[in-house]
This record gives sequence, structure tokens and C-alpha cells, in this order.
Amino acid sequence: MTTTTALPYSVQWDDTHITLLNQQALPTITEFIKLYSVEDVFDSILKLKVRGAPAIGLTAAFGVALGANQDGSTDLGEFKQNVTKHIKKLASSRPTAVNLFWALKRMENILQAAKSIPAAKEALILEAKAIFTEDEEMCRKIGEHGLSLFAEGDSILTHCNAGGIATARYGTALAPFHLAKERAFPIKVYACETRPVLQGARLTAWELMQSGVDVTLISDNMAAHTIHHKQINGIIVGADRIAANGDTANKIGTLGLAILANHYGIPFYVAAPSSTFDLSLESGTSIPIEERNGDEITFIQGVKIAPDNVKTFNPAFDVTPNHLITSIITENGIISPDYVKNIPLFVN
Ligand SMILES: CSC[C@H]1OC(OP(=O)(O)O)[C@H](O)[C@@H]1O
Repeated sequence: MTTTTALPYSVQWDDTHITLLNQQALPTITEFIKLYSVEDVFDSILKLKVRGAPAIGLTAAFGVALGANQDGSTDLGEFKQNVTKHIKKLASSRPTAVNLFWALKRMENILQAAKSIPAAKEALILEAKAIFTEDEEMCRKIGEHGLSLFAEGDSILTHCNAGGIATARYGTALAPFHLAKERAFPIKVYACETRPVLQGARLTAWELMQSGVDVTLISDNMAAHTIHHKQINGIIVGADRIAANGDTANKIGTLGLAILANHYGIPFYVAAPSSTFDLSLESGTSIPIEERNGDEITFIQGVKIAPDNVKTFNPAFDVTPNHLITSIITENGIISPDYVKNIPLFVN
């Protein structure tokens, strides 16, 4: 496998702890923090020190392995009960990204199949490592498929951060740009700042600059003007959950961009691994949308910008209906409409 970026891994298993790139401190401080307990892992997911659907899932999987490894029970039944509590706790951290529940289900299956405590501890670590390695491989393939959709010299707009630091490596929506850089394939990226918590400004701009990708930051309200005046050739975003009909939950603001793409007649791509699909949901209307604390709106980086006691509404995600999505890029290839018919050919 070829290396594409100089980016650090954002999540690492270190036997007695998990080492995490603190995404809340970026871009001013590049800080690695150590997580020694399931509580630390829960808190890091909740507070967005680790974020991005695949990264949340694999961090939670390592969290289960950590909790299991630290358990002192001598009775297998008691051990399984304790680890199940950890799984439930981690599942309550964030509701929208289905990768979290997908990864925890894999860990639960391993736990339930184990015949002894030492075997369970070992198998849980191996499973978490497998989830990590598989994600890295899936993202590299997404990058290959995604890049095939772009032409040299294209200007592409993205939203939030669906990059290497939101996954095991490479990213989903940003993977094609990392590969393009490695191959000296010229592409310009426009990154929306992504209010309220600025994943675009703080993370995507930082990540792409680390890799030497040509990135231009805009504020969210500049998207329409930029698409019109900067000859944007397409939009690519990540995803937190994709229903069986292709409806896609992604960072708040994505729906507006999909409507703009439709208006201006440019393609709107979603990039996601198969672990982001939730085929148990017929459509996006049943995707649970996380609502976060209003302080994320009334403060920017610790500075108050709104009156005391103003009412707020802070949904973290929106759902883009399938008819606005040109295609969905997965590790198994590019899915085109009709999604109800085509998704099962690529994802099971
Ligand atoms: C690689 S999926 C990235 C995904 O993460 C997002 O949200 P958050 O920062 O709240 O975890 C977002 O919707 C992105 O597209």
C-alpha cells in the first residue's frame, strides 16, 4: 500500500491506553491525549475530541477492548455483564453516526462468542484492530473511486471534515484529495468553515494544508457565491448514516449545499464506507438527529457572541434526500441512482 499523507493517526491502540489526537485543540495545538478508561473514551466522543463517523466507531471499539482488558472478574458471566455495560455506555455517547453502533455490535458478537476471559480479552483487542485496519483500507479505496470522478484542474467544494483524522486514515470525502496530491494531479479544494464548531476551518483546512493540498477556506454563507463565481465543478461530503434509499445524514449545512449543487447543475457526491449504511432504515426520516448544547452557537472558541438567554436550536446533522445525490462513493465502487435497487449490490 502506498503512503499518501504525512498526517498522524488520530487514534492509536497502545496496550494500556488509547492515544488520541485531540481534535478540539486543533489547529492551534497539535496535542495527543491518553485515554485510560471507558469513561475517558465516552467523554472524548461526547466532547468531539474524537469525531467523524468511522473514527468514533473505531475509538469506541478500542474503548471496549480497554474496558475488557482492565476487568478483574474471574467469572465469565460477570465479565460479560461488565463489558456489556461498557458497550451500552459507549453507545449512548452520540446518536447519529451508525458506525458507532456497527463497531459496537461487532465487539458484542466477539464478547458473546468467547469461551474464557483471557480468550475474550485477546479476541476483543484483535477485533478492534481489525476494524481499524479495515477502515484504513476502505478509505484508501474510496479515495481511488472518488478521484476517478474528477478531472485535472477541477475545483471541488467540501463541508465539515471527512478526512484522515475522522477515520483510521485517508478519510472519505477528503481521500481523493490526498491521493491526488500524491499523484501530482492538480485539484483545488474549497472548504466551508462549518459552523457551529468549525470542523472545516479548524480541521479540513489544517489537514489538507498538512498534506500540501491546495485548499481555500470560505465561510458557510459564501457557498452559493463561490460555486457561481469560482467555477466549482462538484461538491463532495462524508456521511454519518445512509438509509436504504440513499437518504444521507451528514453535518448540518450539507442539505443546503446539495440544493445549491442541484440549482447550479453540478454533481453532489457522498463518500462513505459500507459501515456507514443503515439498511434497516427505509429512508432518512427515521435517522436520529443529534441536538447539541446551544453554547456551541452562542460561543465561538470560548468567546460569547450572542445575548444572554437567547433561545437556540442546534441540530448537528441534516438529511439530504436521495434525489439530490448524484452518486455515493464506497470502497466497493460508485453507486448511482436508483439507490433502493443499487445499494444492495455494493453494500450488505
Ligand atoms: C468521515 S465522516 C465525517 C463526518 O463527521 C461528521 O460529524 P462530526 O464532526 O459531528 O462527528 C460529519 O457529519 C462528517 O461528514
